[in-house]
Amino acid sequence: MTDNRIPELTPAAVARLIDHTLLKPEATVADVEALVAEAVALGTYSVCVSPSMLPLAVPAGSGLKIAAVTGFPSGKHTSATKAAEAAQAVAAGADEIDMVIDVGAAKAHDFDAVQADVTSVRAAVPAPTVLKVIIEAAALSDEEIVGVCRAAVEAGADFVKTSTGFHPSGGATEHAVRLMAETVGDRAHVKASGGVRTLDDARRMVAAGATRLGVSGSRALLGSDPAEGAAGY
Ligand SMILES: O=C[C@H](O)COP(=O)(O)O
Repeated sequence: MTDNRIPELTPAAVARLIDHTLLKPEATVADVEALVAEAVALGTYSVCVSPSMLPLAVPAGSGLKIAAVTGFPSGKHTSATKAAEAAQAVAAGADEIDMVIDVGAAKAHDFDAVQADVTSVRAAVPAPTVLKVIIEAAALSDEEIVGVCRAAVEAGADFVKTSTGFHPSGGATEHAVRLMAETVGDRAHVKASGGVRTLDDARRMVAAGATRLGVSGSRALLGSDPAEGAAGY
């Protein structure tokens, strides 16, 4: 059923919010090339890949952005390692960096450590590189979500992002997205990622405050609204 709260979000509009994502360890160069081609065909905002897959050949004039992850998926890397990995990715063509926090620091309520970690990466990849901070929200309490979101914006993050999509606790929820959006206010954006499978999932995340979506199954998602038909996808 189409979400009537946000009827303007057509499949094409949702596509423009998507980081079309391939982060599986077994991804090949051919898989990533296919990801890029599919992203251009679907009209997604970007592709999101592992840094070892860079540089990517993006069709001229497509406008497709390139995002790369750092400290992925555990976040249990040193800040220096995350910063170096991020800088290498930007040198190899990344427009955006999605870094994973040390979730253990968040669980210990050591939000100063989270802020220092993000500050290190931000220093290595200053604007105009877009920095997203993955907080693994499903593993955190509300208090912890608020603490890490505050730390991320203090450190200069452009986005807070719900999930890696690889954590056993799960992915994005409307509750987490809403809490994150309320916490960061107009200082940062929210990316919902992990388990966003249908157009209605996407619309609910946007209604909760997300302005970007991380999705591996973008083709299936964009064709999932019976009211819209196949929508050209
Ligand atoms: O950051 C993006 C996630 O890895 C995508 O998660 P997903 O495979 O559940 O769509």
